[in-house]
Amino acid sequence: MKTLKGKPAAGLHGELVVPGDKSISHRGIMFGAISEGQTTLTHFLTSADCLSTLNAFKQLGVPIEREGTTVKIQGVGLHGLKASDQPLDMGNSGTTTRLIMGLLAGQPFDSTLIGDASLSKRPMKRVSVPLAQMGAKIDTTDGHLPVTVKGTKLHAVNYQLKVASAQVKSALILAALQAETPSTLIEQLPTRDHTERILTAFGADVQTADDGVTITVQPQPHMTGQTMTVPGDMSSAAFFMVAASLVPGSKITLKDVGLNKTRTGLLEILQQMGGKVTINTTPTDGEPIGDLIIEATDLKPIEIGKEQIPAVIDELPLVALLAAKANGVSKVTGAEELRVKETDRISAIVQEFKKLGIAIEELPDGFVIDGRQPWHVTDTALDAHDDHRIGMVLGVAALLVDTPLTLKGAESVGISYPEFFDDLDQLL
Ligand SMILES: O=C(O)C1=C[C@@H](OP(=O)(O)O)[C@@H](O)[C@H](O)C1
Ligand SMILES: C=C(OP(=O)(O)O)C(=O)O
Repeated sequence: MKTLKGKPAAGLHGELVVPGDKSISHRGIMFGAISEGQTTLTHFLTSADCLSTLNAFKQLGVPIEREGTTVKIQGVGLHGLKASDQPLDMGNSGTTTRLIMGLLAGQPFDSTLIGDASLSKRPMKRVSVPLAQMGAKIDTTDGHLPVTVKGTKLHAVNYQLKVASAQVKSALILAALQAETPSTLIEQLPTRDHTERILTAFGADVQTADDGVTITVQPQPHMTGQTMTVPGDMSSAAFFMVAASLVPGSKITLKDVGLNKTRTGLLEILQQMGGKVTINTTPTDGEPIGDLIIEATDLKPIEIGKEQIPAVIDELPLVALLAAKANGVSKVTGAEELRVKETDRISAIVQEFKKLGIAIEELPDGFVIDGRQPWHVTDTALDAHDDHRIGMVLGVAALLVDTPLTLKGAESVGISYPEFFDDLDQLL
């Protein structure tokens, strides 16, 4: 049980470099592994999820060395992976599981994937069903982990995605790389495009049409290892952006944050709510980055629907917190995907926010929050629901109340941001 820090006397102040992006760190390892030559990643995220990816690829015979946040991968090429005699442990990571399924489906050996209790409840048919259309032989356990992937020859596909999911899209792209002819994938809505960008940088031919949702993947590329600095994770920076916006008197600077348009939903929402944000972009060859200066201010309510969800999917618990302090009623809909994350994030937010006396109403696909109602704590024992993002949002919420609060499951922050509470302390 962790005791959370309460209201800071003078707000949040100072400068912070947040850890590397989780989505990009996973992909750096995976795409480095299936390229030829060395890939060097700097500012790699050393959280539990990314270490699940790193260890899985070591088990698949890829030489990988890590010193702090620098990782060197000796790529074995698309056809150089080796069978693991032990099951591959995906830990808590949905991204590792779903992307690796697409890759292993086309390899000439079989693999077994296992994961922790939370991951073992998450849906895997969204990947195994479309992969089956490419010839993949994947057995799930009632649609969940453990999963057995019987490696086989894959063929191209023309597939319209059923969910707006970058993980499903990326799994299909990795399978399509191993087919004999080009594949076409059509997304429901544009989702994070790190797979397309990074594979292209490594030498693959993955093109998105002007409509933003049609992706063509050319097969059998020879990819070459690269040197890549992982940008700061927008999804981690978001906790401090919201804390600094809400705690009176705050002004902070977040350095070198990833500003890929498919990830900046929270930044745009904060701006629409009247947030005080200055963005100083830095020119780069790869993923866009910049510094963010955030100051506290009063916020307006907001309505968010389906189209806006993919770019803010992991930050929606923080949108709820912004809404809980805005001067009106806010509504989020079209976010049913939140129910199949590390926990049911809609239900977890509603349960925990009610303990703080926040006026929140649960919807099947989102929530309605009246920020005008003053908070009054009715239960001081908060619960992270074994979900890193719920734990961190509650750590930020605690800065807005006078009553001392405790948090069960605070260690779950190690999944994406092990130093979260230390970094927060630095700004207090
Ligand atoms: O591709 C990725 O790196 C991710 C995609 C998203 O999941 P979905 O693809 O399930 O929406 C996101 O929630 C997850 O944290 C990371
Ligand atoms: C949902 C998340 O990750 P994953 O799907 O990789 O477990 C997350 O980081 O919020």
